[in-house]
Amino acid sequence: MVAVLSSVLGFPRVGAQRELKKLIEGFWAGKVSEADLSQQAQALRVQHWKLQRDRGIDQIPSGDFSFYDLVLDTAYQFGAIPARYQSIPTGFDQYFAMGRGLQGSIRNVEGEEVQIDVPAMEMKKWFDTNYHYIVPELSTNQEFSLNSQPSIVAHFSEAKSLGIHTKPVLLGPVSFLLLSKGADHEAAGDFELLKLLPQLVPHYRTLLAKLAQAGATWIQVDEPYLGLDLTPTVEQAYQEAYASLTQDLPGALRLLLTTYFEQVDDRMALIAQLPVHGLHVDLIRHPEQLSGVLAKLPANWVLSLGLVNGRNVWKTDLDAALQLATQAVDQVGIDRVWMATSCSLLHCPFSLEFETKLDPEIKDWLAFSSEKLTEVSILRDAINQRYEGTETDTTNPADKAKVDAVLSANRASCQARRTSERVVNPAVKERLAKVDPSMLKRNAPFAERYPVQTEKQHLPLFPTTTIGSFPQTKEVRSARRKYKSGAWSEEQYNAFLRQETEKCVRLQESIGLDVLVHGEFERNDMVEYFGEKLRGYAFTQNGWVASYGTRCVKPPIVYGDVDRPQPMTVEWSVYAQTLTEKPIKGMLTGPVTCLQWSFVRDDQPRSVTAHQLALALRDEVSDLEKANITTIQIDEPAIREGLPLRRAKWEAYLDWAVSAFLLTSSSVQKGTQIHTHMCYSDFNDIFPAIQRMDADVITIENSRSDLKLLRAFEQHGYYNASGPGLYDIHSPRVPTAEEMGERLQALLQYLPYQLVWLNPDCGLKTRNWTEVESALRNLTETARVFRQKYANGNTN
Ligand code: MET
Ligand SMILES: [Zn+2]
Repeated sequence: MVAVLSSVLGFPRVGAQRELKKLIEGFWAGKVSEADLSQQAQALRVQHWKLQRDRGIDQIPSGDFSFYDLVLDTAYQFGAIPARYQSIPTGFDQYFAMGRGLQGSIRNVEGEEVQIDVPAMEMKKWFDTNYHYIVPELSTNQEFSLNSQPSIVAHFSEAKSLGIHTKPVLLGPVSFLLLSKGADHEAAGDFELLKLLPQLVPHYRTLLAKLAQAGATWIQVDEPYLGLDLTPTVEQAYQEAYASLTQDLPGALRLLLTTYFEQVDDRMALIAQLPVHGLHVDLIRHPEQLSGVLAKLPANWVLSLGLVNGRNVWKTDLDAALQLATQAVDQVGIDRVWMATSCSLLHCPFSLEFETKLDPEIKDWLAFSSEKLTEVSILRDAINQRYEGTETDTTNPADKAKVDAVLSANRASCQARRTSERVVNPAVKERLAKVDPSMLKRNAPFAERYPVQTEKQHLPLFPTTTIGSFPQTKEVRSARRKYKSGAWSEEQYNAFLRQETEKCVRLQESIGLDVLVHGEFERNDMVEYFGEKLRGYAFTQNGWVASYGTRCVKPPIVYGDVDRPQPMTVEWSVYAQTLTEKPIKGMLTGPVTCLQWSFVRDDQPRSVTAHQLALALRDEVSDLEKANITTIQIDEPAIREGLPLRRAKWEAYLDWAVSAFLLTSSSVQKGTQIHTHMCYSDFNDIFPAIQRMDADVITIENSRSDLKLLRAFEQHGYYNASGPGLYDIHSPRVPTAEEMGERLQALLQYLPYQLVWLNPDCGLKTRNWTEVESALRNLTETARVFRQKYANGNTN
């Protein structure tokens, strides 16, 4: 039978109701036995395979299941286990220790009871998604060995025994090494890591042989790095790795080189030389790459078209997808094209069927993972029917009617979404069109603003502040639950929040901080809180996606033009200000962070959505200022995450990201002090853009690498005020005043002391009150010492 196939690159392993999360966490808590863990995980895999089969998927992935993370699994499978975990016996304990650390007593490999305390391996963002993978640690003389029973082979056989022939998914050797880091200092950089290919690839070969023996045919080899910036070293690594990988390739095997998140049309010269049998391209991110890819696709290769978005929640515009598919089929023939998801569905919630509270109009525009399966198979059927009679005749009239019905329903949904009043708000569009450069600029330069602000807020030298949140205790969370479930009235809940806020303000006063915050007790999450108050945002009940390990997040959905029906935070800041003479700092989440941590519209550029968010937040800034809150922080922790994967695209992104921040922040008087806060990443390479944001004060996380941040300050210079975090809030450890003093002293080599603030490196919501109080008392003590020391400009 000659026909187009349907294919999925990966399925959300966590389950419809986050079953896998609960199972694994139960195992960690000692409530689920190892046997149950294995057995129930298997049941979940089977369920997911059957679901995909029943929805019409031909190429169903296996090997996309993991107990923690697939990159970790790859490292584990090839025996790349860092020395510090090697005393732990092989098995779940060792595996989870690598993912999340292990403290406690275990039986070591010799069978003795020993105390162990090993930290987890490092975690990093999976390309530009919000999923975090475990970073393999490899030494220069790393040796690899293939696990005697690789789970990927076991899973393939497991599915096969049910009569489901799956497509095993492997992380390709080059991307695997490029995702890793050197375990020792000499091994930094891609060059050194790629030197390990000759040691690694033979084990991939053995694995492929085992898969062939088990009966596998197509293997999906993920090489997302193919779309990124390639150095000659990396290109050469690809050539050598794949030449070696396919030496003695078992005759039945076919390799599908799989790319996503970036375009590869400009890489086809390299790709076409690789001895594989097919290529997958992401046509969601880059539909325009199709022509270039087709032009250079080697004869006989299969082309898998990523037409259904694995990273967002919208229904696919099937007509548009079919147009691309037709272009491909016309050129290479029906037997060589697959209809596929753009990437793994890991980044997409499980199913819409559990969303009982979503507005039906909006729900009709969405497709989660399960619904996307149907889209992929409908695309297949529609294409096969189009070519029916020419090369194939596999359809019957009943099926054709069904496909037509689905296509026309899809057309109606897409059309409705384009024109719905819920989506299109002419007032917002008009306002955005009127934004002019004067709205993106403060009315005075920093040098003029800062003294006015210092005077107005009576700020001492080395002002002290915090990043916004104070402990979100059990009581706070339980109060919120009571309110949400209706057990508490709004008045009851607000009274409770006021009480917490007052406690927080009093404590800050007693500690002697200079710029206070209200504590953010009313916020569940720094994006969701704003989303709930803005028009154009929707929320799901069960729209969970994997963040890392067993942790999931539930991003809100921006579906329409965003605007702000009423003030969102003013009441809390104003209330806190009634309690104290000290300045209260208003607290907002910035436009880029709101964008990054939501599912966003695919019907307009991200930059437009960011600017709509910015306009809404600009109004909030104005309202705070009018209400006499004249220190305002606009958090942008996610600004670095939005960076495109290729450097050539960075400037364009940074331009609009900075512009969105400026639109939010620039309307204020010169005496109003704008703070911003960033954390979670190295900001060194975007330093010039951070300067362009022109915040009066930036508080920035640096606890994990003082040195790097200092180098950036040195290299690029920074001319406004800054508060590089003086201690790491992620640890319960209370830092001493001396310790913070040492850190501060080091920073002062690079920063003018008149412009330095003292603060922790992020919000305090995960800490308890005792830790917070002691740490902040030490912080104000550090400030006291340094004020004395620098009173006369003394810099010794
Ligand atoms: C992830 S950044 C957090 C900033 C926020 N204002 C807080 O303190 O929690
Ligand atoms: Zn932070």
